[in-house]
Parts: sequence; C-alpha cells; structure tokens
Amino acid sequence: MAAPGWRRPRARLAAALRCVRAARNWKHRAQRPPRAEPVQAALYVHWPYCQKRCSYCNFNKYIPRGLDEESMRSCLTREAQTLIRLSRVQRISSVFFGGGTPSLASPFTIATVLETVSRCAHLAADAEITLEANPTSAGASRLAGFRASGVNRLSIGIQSLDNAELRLLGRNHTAAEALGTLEEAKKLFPGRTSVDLIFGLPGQSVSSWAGGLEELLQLCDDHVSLYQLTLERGTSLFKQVQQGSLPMPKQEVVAEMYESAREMLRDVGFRQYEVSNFARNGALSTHNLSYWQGSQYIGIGPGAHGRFVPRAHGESLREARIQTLEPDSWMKEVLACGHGTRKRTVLSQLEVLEEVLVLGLRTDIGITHQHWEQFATSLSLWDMFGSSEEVKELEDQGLLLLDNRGLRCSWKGLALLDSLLLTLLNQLQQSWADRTAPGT
Ligand SMILES: C[S@@+](CC[C@H](N)C(=O)[O-])C[C@H]1O[C@@H](n2cnc3c(N)ncnc32)[C@H](O)[C@@H]1O
Ligand SMILES: C[S@@+](CC[C@H](N)C(=O)[O-])C[C@H]1O[C@@H](n2cnc3c(N)ncnc32)[C@H](O)[C@@H]1O
Ligand code: SF4
Repeated sequence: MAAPGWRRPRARLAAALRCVRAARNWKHRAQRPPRAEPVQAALYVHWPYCQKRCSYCNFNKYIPRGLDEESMRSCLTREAQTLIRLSRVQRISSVFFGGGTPSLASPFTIATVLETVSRCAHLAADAEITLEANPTSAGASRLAGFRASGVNRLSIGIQSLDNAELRLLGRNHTAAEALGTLEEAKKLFPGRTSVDLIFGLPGQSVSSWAGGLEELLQLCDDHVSLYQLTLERGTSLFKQVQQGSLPMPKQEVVAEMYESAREMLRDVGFRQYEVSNFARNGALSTHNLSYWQGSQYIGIGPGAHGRFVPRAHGESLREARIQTLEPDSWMKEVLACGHGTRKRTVLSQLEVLEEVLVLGLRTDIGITHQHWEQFATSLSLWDMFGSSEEVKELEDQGLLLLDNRGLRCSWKGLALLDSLLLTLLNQLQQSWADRTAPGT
C-alpha cells in the first residue's frame, strides 16, 4: 500500500493533467473547422389546377371537372414525406406553393402540407413560405386563411392593368379586381407581397407598357416580377399570332420595354436582383434565390421538378428529377410507391457547373469565388475564365466583370445575358475538357 503522503500529490498531478488535456482539447476544438451545416433544401409544391386556361400559358395545369381535394392533399403530404426522407434533408429553408393556381387549394390543405413538412424536417418559424394567388380566388377572408395556415409571402398574378390586354391573355379578372387583391394582400403580408406582370404583348407599345407599370408602381409593395411574353407552341395565343391575326411587337421594341421598366424601377428604389425580379427594402425572394444559387430543392406535386442528392439510397451525386405531369396518374403512383417521380437524371459535375453558371449569372451578385468553390473545388473561376480572350472582350465591352469578388454581369450585360452565356458556356466546356483530359 502506498504511503499516504504520496497519494495527495499524485491526485493533484492527475487532476492537473486532466486540466491540461481538457485545455488542449478546447484548443484543438477551436482550431477544427465548424461543424457541417445541417443538410438543407428548398421545397416547391405544385398545385396543378386552374379555373380557366389563359391564352398564353403552357405550364402544367388542368381545368378539373370534379376535384378530389382530399386525395390531392394526402398525396402531396405522402410525397413530401417520401422525398424529404430520401434526401435526408434536415432543414427546409423555404416553401413555395406554385401552379397552376394554388390559391384554389383550401387553407386547410396548405396548413396540412406545412405541418407534414415540419414533422419531417426543421422548418424555421421565419422561413419564407410563398403562395401564388390569382385575383379571382384570393378574396380577403381566403387570404387571411392562407396567412393563418402559415403562408407569409404572396405572389399575385396581375399580368396587366389594361382590361383589353387581360381579355387577350384570357385572364378571368379585371384590372380593378387585381388591384383589390393587391390592396388586401398588402394588409395581410406587408412587405412580402409580390406582383407578376407580362410585357411584349401583341399590340403593346413602349408607352402603353410604361403607363401601366407606372400605375402599378404607385400601388405595389416591395417585390415585382416582370416576364417577357414567351409565345408557347400549343397555346391559343400562339395560334392567333401564327395566323397573322395578332401583331407581335418587334424585338427592338420589346428590348426597349424591358430597358424602360428597369430604369423606372431603379428610379423608385428597387434593386434588380435578378433578370426578371426587383425588390426594395431587402424583400428578395429567398426561395427563388436558392434556385439561382444552385442550392438543393425538392419538388412535389404533378410536374414539379427538383434537384437533390438522394442520400438515403447511399448516393452522393445530385439528381434532376421531374414528377409525373398528369394529376390522376401522379396520384396513382404516389399511392402505389409513395412518390410520383417520372424521370431521374444523375447530373455530371460539368452539368452541375453549367447550371451554377447559367443560373448564378442571372443575379446581380453573380457567382462569387466562395460560391463557385462549393461546386468546383479544383478549378477556380480564374482557372476557367481568367485567360479567355472572348471573356476579356466581354469585359472590355463593359458587359461582364471578373474580379476579386467573382464573375458577374454589368447592368448592361444583364439585359444581354443569353448571348453572354453562349460564350461563357463554351469557355466552361473547353476549360473542363482541358483540365480533365488524361494526363493533365
Ligand atoms: C404559371 S403562373 C402560376 C401563377 C398563377 N396561376 C397566375 O397565373 O398568376 C406564374 C407566372 O408565370 C408567368 N407566365 C406564364 N406563362 C407565361 C408566358 N407564356 N410568358 C411569360 N410569362 C408567363 C405569368 O406571369 C405568371 O404570373
Ligand atoms: C414564374 S415563377 C413566379 C415567381 C414569382 N414571381 C415570385 O416572385 O414569387 C413561378 C412558377 O414557376 C414554376 N415553378 C417554380 N418552381 C418550380 C419547380 N420546382 N417545379 C415546377 N415548376 C416550378 C411554377 O409554375 C410557378 O407557378
Ligand atoms: S397563367 Fe396561371 S391561371 Fe393562367 S392558366 Fe397558367 S397557371 Fe393557370
């Protein structure tokens, strides 16, 4: 047995060593990189029904004869559970109910989907939750119902403030009804009400377009989306234009409409944070930003698309997914196997980079070096674009900037993005091929 005199110093030594080890561990921990962020994604929910077909629209939408909302609701919740589990996503950063016309769904359906999402993953109390609303299905009490169900941002399809244009577009509301909805929405979603307008319509002139926008700018909230009309094959507007019964404005006139709108919005304090989107007072849409920043998103509902890594299957590569388009077939598939994913495509690293480039350059921030490094660890933006003569030419023309912040379009370049992308995508593919060639 050891002399009692030895025990105390040894106990003190052991205690001291424990302290030193603990201190070393703290130091060690402080030097370690921060713990990885929880895996997160945005969530898109597609409501595929509308009251009436607009003349220009070829989105995935159906005019139902008899709608079984209960079945739709239970399939949406089932698919949300399946795909969130499949992605192993722990946090949903935003939710977007789009369509179709999701303001035709009941607030109860919206609340049920949100409750399911919160049970499957963390949905922060302040996460952006947007619902698209058509003026005809968004009266004050209905909007209040959506607010109570958890929606905190509303996107209203106003499209035009000219009744003749609204008729041409096949909309089932007047300008006055659209403004009534905007008024109610601003009370319930102050600072978080967005409006969509379309320009480049048959018969529209720069001054008639600017007049309508000016009227809207007196009344709108802090977010505006402006979409140039795309003539979509298969729509009745396309047919009318093809038959020569409707005159489309010339491309130079449409470009002037866009330019005048950007300037008008800038003059009243809006930031053009993306090609078609303008916000003031920081009202940028975080959901849409996550698309443009190449983040993961899960799409549920007929025809919804998603981009995520199906981690529960042991995969590590991102997939592009699209859900079955037709609602009844989609519901059958969800009932049979928990989801209605129709097509999955594993994206190569080059394809992911192409998307990051195309989407990132739509924003005014563009692609920062840190953002790019998340996707391309071994090839910097400088490696990709720094020595290209064509890129240098675009910089000299004042259309593009590559500097210590990253790669982005200038104000002038943002309006010409499509033509810049031809050069940039070409350069990306070439640099990628050079760097990944055998022996490099
Ligand atoms: C697909 S709709 C869904 C929301 C809602 N049903 C509505 O009509 O407002 C979303 C937006 O897409 C835009 N959009 C639809 N078809 C378009 C087209 N052919 N050209 C330009 N924008 C279009 C409209 O501005 C519309 O507000
Ligand atoms: C054109 S954007 C309008 C956004 C609106 N301006 C805003 O600021 O919130 C919305 C439309 O894009 C389509 N969309 C968006 N995300 C989608 C996804 N993941 N899958 C399928 N369609 C999607 C839907 O048709 C939706 O109605
Ligand atoms: S524009 Fe909106 S309301 Fe019109 S058909 Fe398309 S989705 Fe439906």
